[in-house]
Amino acid sequence: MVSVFALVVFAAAALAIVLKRRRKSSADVQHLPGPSLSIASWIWGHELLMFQHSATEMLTIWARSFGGLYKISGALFHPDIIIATDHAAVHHIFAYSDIYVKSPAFRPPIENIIGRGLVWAEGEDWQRQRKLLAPAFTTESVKEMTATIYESAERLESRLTNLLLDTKGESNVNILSYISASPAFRLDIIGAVGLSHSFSAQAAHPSSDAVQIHETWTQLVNNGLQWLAFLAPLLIRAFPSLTKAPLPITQSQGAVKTIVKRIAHRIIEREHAALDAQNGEMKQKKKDIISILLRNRHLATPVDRLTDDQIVDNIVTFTMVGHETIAGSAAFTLWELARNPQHQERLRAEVLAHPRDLSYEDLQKLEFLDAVVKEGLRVHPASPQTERLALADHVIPLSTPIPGVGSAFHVRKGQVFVIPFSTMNTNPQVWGPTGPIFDPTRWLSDRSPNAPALPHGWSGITTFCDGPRNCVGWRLAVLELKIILATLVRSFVLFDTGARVDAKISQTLQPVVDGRGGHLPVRVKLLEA
Ligand code: HEM
Repeated sequence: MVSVFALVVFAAAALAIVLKRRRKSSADVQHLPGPSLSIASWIWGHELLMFQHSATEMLTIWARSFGGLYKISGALFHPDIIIATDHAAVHHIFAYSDIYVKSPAFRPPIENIIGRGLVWAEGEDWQRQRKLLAPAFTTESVKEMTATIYESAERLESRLTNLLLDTKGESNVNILSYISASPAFRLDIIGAVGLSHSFSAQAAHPSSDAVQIHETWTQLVNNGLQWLAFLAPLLIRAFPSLTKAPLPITQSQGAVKTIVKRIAHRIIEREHAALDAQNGEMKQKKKDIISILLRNRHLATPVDRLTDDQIVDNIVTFTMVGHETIAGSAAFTLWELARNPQHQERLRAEVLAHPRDLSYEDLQKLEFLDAVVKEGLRVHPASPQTERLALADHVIPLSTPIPGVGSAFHVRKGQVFVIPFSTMNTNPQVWGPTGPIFDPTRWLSDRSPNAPALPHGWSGITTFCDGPRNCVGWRLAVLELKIILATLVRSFVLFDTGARVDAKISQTLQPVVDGRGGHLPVRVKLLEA
């Protein structure tokens, strides 16, 4: 009898604790401010407005009104989604990458497009892949890529020169497509430095690999601007079993992977043949991606070994993420230079004061080039937002206390967060009233931004994310951008065409002109000697 009584008391206490925790944590979400339900669609919540506007535009507008942590209503009756830009909260979410994982709506498209490589993996699988691949991106490894990147940038420069010579020295150019389609820039850099594979034998004749990938990617980007691209992830979030359904959008995502996978298999076969020719001796010291992956296949203990599929998927992953992000960032920065001739001239003067092909170390001394690259990455992050799902109840610290919540926010398991990098990177409370404007001079040593006020992340911007799952390729990205910009402003003058450019999220940040995705027109003129 006593034991039954004790059991009842114990159960009641346990229930009270559970209910208190539930009340406390759900109360925290309830206390969050957010946009009025009157502007939300009954079925699509506030997410429809986000899709209808430019990339992160609505999130930025709401953040200015509701602060660093607010909620929006989710589509298809999904529980409220929290938009986080509070610096301490975001730092915490990224620091605990085992608790806050990529959301289920986010992972199926990643799997469809680039496979189950490092970007897609979670948990121990991710840890193993990251530990294995990180050595390919240390300062030492990236420094060794400098000469190859110069070669690719110079091939890009000569293709553009040839084009302009055919058009009396100047022409309107879709600068994104030009860079993005150019095997000399996109695929050759990642191919040569990472995969020991040349995607183009001759600069003047882009390889069919590169062209095919570009065309399929462009199709994918334009599909991503359609209504179905809004719908598909929301349906998958609500009904995860739809992941494998033959939706047109998921099938078109798979097309890119199929092409790059074919190339990946070719690369592996060729590298194996080379290995056999060396009588099985592995390239012990080489730290490029393919050498690391193949060495792992032969030398690692079974527990550390990646499967053949994981090796192929990582080749696909690096081929795609390694160039789409950089092509977009380079194109948006060149477009900003076209719109801001004073910054363009200052950059050109700095670059022309130095010889071509500077060493890695000397390149770092170009202060204005560094400022231009940072500013392009700040204002136009290639990946403008990310999502995380809480796998457990947790408490998040806040930089700015919220009325009714205080300075610690109780998260419930299952909570979805959206973290808009663009919003954080341009917040006027951090960057001043010119926050959204491209102004590289803000990075110069006489007026650098106030470091403690900046978010966590490379150089105080969130473009490369933060914490253990930050961008593994950021050093390579920054070096490539510096070399591309320095090489192009040396030979060309860029002018604004006056076209109205919108920005949308379709895989990565995409310029849209007259409804056409992947379009960023700039007038380019040969620099007169
Ligand atoms: C301007 C260029 C780039 C930008 C803005 C960028 C941005 C990012 C961001 C925001 C993430 C985190 C995504 C998330 O968790 O939601 C990320 C992850 C990643 N990036 Fe980059 N990236 C760039 C270039 C590169 C390059 C050049 C490579 C490699 C060649 C690369 C490889 C990766 C990989 C593998 C991950 C996943 C890392 C992990 O989860 O451990 N990225 N990148």
